[in-house]
Amino acid sequence: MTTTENVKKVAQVLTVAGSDSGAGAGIQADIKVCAARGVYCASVITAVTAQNTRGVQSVHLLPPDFVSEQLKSVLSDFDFDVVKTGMLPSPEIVEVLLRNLTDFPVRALVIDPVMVSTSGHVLAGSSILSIFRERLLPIADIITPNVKEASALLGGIRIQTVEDMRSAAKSLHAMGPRFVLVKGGDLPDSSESVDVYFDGKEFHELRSPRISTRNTHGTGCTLASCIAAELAKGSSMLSAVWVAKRFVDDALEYSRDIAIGTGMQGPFDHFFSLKKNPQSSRCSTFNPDDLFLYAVTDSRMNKKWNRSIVDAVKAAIEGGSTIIQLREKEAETREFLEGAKACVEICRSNGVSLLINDRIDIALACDADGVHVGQSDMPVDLVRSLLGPDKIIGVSCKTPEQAHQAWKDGADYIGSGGVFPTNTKANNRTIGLDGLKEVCKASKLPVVAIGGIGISNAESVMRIDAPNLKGVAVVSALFDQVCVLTQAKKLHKTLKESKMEN
Ligand SMILES: Cc1ncc(COP(=O)(O)OP(=O)(O)O)c(N)n1
Ligand SMILES: Cc1ncsc1CCOP(=O)(O)O
Ligand SMILES: [Mg+2]
Repeated sequence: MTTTENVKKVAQVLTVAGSDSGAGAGIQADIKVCAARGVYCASVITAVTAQNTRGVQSVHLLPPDFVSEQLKSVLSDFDFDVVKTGMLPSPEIVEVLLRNLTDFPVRALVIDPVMVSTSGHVLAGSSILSIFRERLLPIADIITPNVKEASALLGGIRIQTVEDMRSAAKSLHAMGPRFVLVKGGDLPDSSESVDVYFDGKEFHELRSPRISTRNTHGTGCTLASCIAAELAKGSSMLSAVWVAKRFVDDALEYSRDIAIGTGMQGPFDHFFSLKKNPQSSRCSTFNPDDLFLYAVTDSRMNKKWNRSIVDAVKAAIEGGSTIIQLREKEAETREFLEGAKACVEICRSNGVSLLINDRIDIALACDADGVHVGQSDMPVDLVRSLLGPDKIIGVSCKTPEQAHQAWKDGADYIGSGGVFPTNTKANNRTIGLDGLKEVCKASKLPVVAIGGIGISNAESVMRIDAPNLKGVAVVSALFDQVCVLTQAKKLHKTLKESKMEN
């Protein structure tokens, strides 16, 4: 018994899915994802499968009445934020689920319409299609079919291109779910994994480099459960989807070479973030390519041009910026925090990381993706211990020694400059292109160049012969301008052209 005082609400998900004896997918994957994302997960088992990394050997459906008993037990007791479904192998089981959801309404419903295992075994046949279309999809908040499942739900249409995925998403949306995510992992001939998200008005293409690994068993369950976990914590739908996509990519990347089982489809490690060490094998959600066009805001410039921080960030992202830093030297704490929270939401909805300059307290309070600190700010090792292994930490370095220390202390990247003279930062020593080269050469971390960089000289920066120089960070070239969007687009184009020439 608890009293209502001092009760701590825990985000809770219920998964209604099949058991995978190999523990890569199904109920086992769902529970691991939720645990990794800090969310409690209860489980109602619809079927027990005998499966391993070679495939599915056998499936045993639980009697619908017993599925119903399980649903009643947990739905009458727990206060779920989200119900997520996976393998629903028969119309009778869907029927008992629908009945229980009527008796115990839930706040959000995530439907992963599992039909075929990664190894090709049918987990739910065509008999469930009509009840899915007519009764389950209309009450879903989001459905997450892969192309084969989307095709089956739409009567067997061909889905072979991103354009096909868009029209499939639209047709599925017309069946009633609030949001649709069609996963393109199975599309042929692509170096990218492209998922199409549709909210009834707008499409978003969620792209990430395809990770080459045998350990992909359970990616669909993981993605859907991660969406459910993020929704349970209060995320908006698009940001939950982006977080989930990144989570899957990071888990696959970390687990690229692990060897579990002898078959063709290995499981991956959902707890990769617990296993990082601060120096070498730390594997964060950080992608060094995100440093390509790094937009750093400036409170004075926004004031001068009568622009809110939110409008500045939106325009920078629309123009192609790949990472954002809020550098609000003059903002009051309360105002900074409010702006930062709004920017976190915008950035998450666009799959762009947001860092905070100097202010670890603001970064923690708004749950930013990380911070950027200089040599006279809080030391990186202390920042790392405060922010934990998952956050991105950048540090300013003008010398090879500082670059070495940054790596030892557990930073993710280095900002090096001022490369050219700048009016944006007072009394800042210019290191020139030669100084930048020296830092890049000494650095084990990716580097972004900063200081006096704009459309006219970005190419000269990107041309220095340093594979770890990933991009440029700019303040005035974007924000001390009439139109942030136009300048960001131009700079993005210049950077892309110089990258292609290299
Ligand atoms: C990407 C990037 N690189 C360097 C800096 C400079 O940081 P710092 O040295 O702490 O100076 P201030 O920005 O705090 O004036 C940066 N902000 N971003
Ligand atoms: C923050 C900072 N750190 C080194 S130079 C610099 C200012 C960069 O601003 P700008 O892009 O306007 O030259
Ligand atoms: Mg600083």
